[in-house]
Amino acid sequence: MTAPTIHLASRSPRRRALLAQIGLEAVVVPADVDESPRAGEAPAARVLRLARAKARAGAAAAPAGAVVLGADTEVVVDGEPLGKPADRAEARAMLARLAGRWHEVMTGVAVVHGGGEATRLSVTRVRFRDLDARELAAYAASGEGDDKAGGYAIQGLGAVLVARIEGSYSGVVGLPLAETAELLAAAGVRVLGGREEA
Ligand SMILES: Cc1cn([C@H]2C[C@H](O)[C@@H](COP(=O)(O)OP(=O)(O)OP(=O)(O)O)O2)c(=O)[nH]c1=O
Repeated sequence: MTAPTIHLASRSPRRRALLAQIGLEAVVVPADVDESPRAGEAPAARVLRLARAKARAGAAAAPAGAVVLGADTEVVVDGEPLGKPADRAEARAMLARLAGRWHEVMTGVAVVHGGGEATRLSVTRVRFRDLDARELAAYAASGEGDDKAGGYAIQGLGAVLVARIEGSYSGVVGLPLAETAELLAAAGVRVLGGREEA
């Protein structure tokens, strides 16, 4: 029997590229979920809930027996999720808030497979270097952070903002690959050591 195909419940080209990096080709399935925040919900609970919701929505659109992956990423500072900037002015304000200090990037990952589901949370600490007004304006104006949580992309020009990182680089980009590999292995898809029948 053939191994299950991975279905990725995400529009993010980054997540697809991260799966390709570890040799997994994914079929993208639509997963339109309501991402509006819930009052009093902690950021970690929120990214896990949204990852699960995306994977479940993806599973509803995928063939029976598919292994479906969903993820959600948030940048959190002082316990507050920043979300994606609405415009360049907000992007600049987010970067100014992150400059010269540590923040957390939380990514929830969920795998739905054959009626079962499992989730993992990745929390990575990131420290930005000090940034002057000219640098803040220039990075925001680059547009790179427009569709990214926290208004930056560590995998792009945003790398020059980052002085230190403690945790999962791939988690910051949107899909923590160590945790993802463990979830997929539990669903019968082994990144190392070949695929086995689920
Ligand atoms: C902090 C950071 C975030 N990001 C991205 C990862 C996510 O794609 C995005 C956070 O938004 P998400 O809502 O997690 O994902 P998405 O809207 O891009 O895709 P989908 O909901 O369809 O799965 O920010 C980077 O690419 N680099 C970074 O350094």
